[in-house]
Amino acid sequence: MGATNVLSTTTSNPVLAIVSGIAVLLIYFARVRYSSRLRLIPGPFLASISHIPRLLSVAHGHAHFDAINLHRKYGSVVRVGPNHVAFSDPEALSIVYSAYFRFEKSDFYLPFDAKTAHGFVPTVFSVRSEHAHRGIKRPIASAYSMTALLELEGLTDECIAIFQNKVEDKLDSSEHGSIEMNLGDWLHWYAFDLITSITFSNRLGFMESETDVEGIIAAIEGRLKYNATIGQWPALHKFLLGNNLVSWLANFVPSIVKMNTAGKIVQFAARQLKRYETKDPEKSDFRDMLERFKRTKINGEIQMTDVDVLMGAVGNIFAGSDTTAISLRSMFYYLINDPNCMRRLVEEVDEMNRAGKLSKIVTFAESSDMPYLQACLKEAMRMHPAVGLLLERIVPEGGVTIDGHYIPAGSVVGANPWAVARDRNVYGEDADQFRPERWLDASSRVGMDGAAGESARTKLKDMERNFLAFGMGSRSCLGKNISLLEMNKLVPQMLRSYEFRLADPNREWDMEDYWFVKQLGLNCRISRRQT
Ligand code: HEM
Repeated sequence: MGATNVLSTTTSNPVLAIVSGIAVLLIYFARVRYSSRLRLIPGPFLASISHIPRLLSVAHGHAHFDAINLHRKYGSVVRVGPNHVAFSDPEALSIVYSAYFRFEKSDFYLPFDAKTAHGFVPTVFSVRSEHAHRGIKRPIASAYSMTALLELEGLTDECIAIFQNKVEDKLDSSEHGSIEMNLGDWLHWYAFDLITSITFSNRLGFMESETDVEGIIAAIEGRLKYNATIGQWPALHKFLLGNNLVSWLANFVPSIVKMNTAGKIVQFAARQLKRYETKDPEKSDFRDMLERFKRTKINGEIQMTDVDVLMGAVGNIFAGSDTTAISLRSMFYYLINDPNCMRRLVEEVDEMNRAGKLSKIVTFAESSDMPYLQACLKEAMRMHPAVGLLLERIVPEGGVTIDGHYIPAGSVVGANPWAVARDRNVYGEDADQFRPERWLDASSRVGMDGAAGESARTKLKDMERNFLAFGMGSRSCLGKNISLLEMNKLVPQMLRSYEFRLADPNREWDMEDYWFVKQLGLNCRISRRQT
């Protein structure tokens, strides 16, 4: 029978058409599932034939828990998509994320490109090519060094003073000597005021106004929902909000307009940049990060165009507030829920205070001298990494072998910071428990002699390697020092003066994972400490 005959028979017979359709689909799925060189990698069947299960897991906002459960069920290497492999093996982390082996970012990052008048432009965070990444990062990297940031410590102090004054005012006017505060929102406002202050010398007044100024927090949240979900199947992006016409039409659909905010975020940054237009970079009295970006010269040449500077600002706005707020929320939440850890940390702060070693606003240098604080911060970020999706990379020429599984070039591999942080092989059976002492115990044993010392060093190395809260390697977090500065100062400053409890101890907080794993509802009761 000729091809035309088959076609005319199937179209005239609906049952035959359906059966043929199903057969074609089954053949297609069987090909995707079994002809791939990933076929021997364990994982859920549906995930191996389609992007949809991964997309749904992200769309529901619980991909971080799904990642932990998948690794606990299938092991350290799991096929999570037709061409996607998730891993949690510590050895592989230092291969996949090392600058040396050149695993470039995947198209997951495509929807994160910034939307400008000239089209979509990759940022230092979203750019895929390693070569292009080096070009973007080189002129801005020094502005993120701790030395450069410590020169801006005074701006952090201003934000802390505003936060504390607000708490004081509220306590003064409260009848019971305590106040209920949505600490989750306040930490976000603190982080946003701080990032706008150190990026472009313009604290926007989130804390003063107690609102989401210009709706920028909601704009980022909406866009992240889109990016995280569509990033699971990035080929769809050009037919959705990556397409100008669809993006324009989306403005008329209320449920989508909240996600159609890529332009709004860039315009927000562009408005801040306008303030610099009349300024000569050589003479400016601004002492912020943008000013440093603008002044960067390599071989005597100014490096950054206006678009580059704008992208730097967008990067800070997009990446710089949610992340720190999430980590701070985690810190307060776990401390409040563990009175022993809270007591030990408060004692450490009080001891420094009594010895006259704390300034009016705790400095970064002072907090760096508090080992238990450091262990708590690290443990809070281990328990709740700010990012909760795979940090996707493309396997380069030659492929890679992870924990005995060969993965060919062109596959997408990645580790989810949540899954590696809860790996019981690395952190022990209590990996799900907040226990800051694990870091102090592990470090205290590394100096031991012989086999015990050797095993302690290996254990600590694995623990450090699996701590992916700030990512790893050439694409690790540029803003880590900013957030360390913010957190190290705020936490002891607050614990020195106030007591924190949950407003409703029986209520668990909710979380949603749209790239950032945001906590919802950290209502606290705050009172002055009786000292
Ligand atoms: C506790 C706070 C923070 C956490 C947990 C965090 C986490 C991360 C992670 C996991 C990555 C790697 C993402 C990947 O591999 O795809 C990353 C990259 C990045 N982060 Fe952060 N971040 C934090 C704060 C900040 C701040 C305050 C800024 C800027 C002001 C910032 C800017 C960036 C940038 C620009 C990148 C991309 C770096 C590159 O590709 O070269 N982050 N961050």
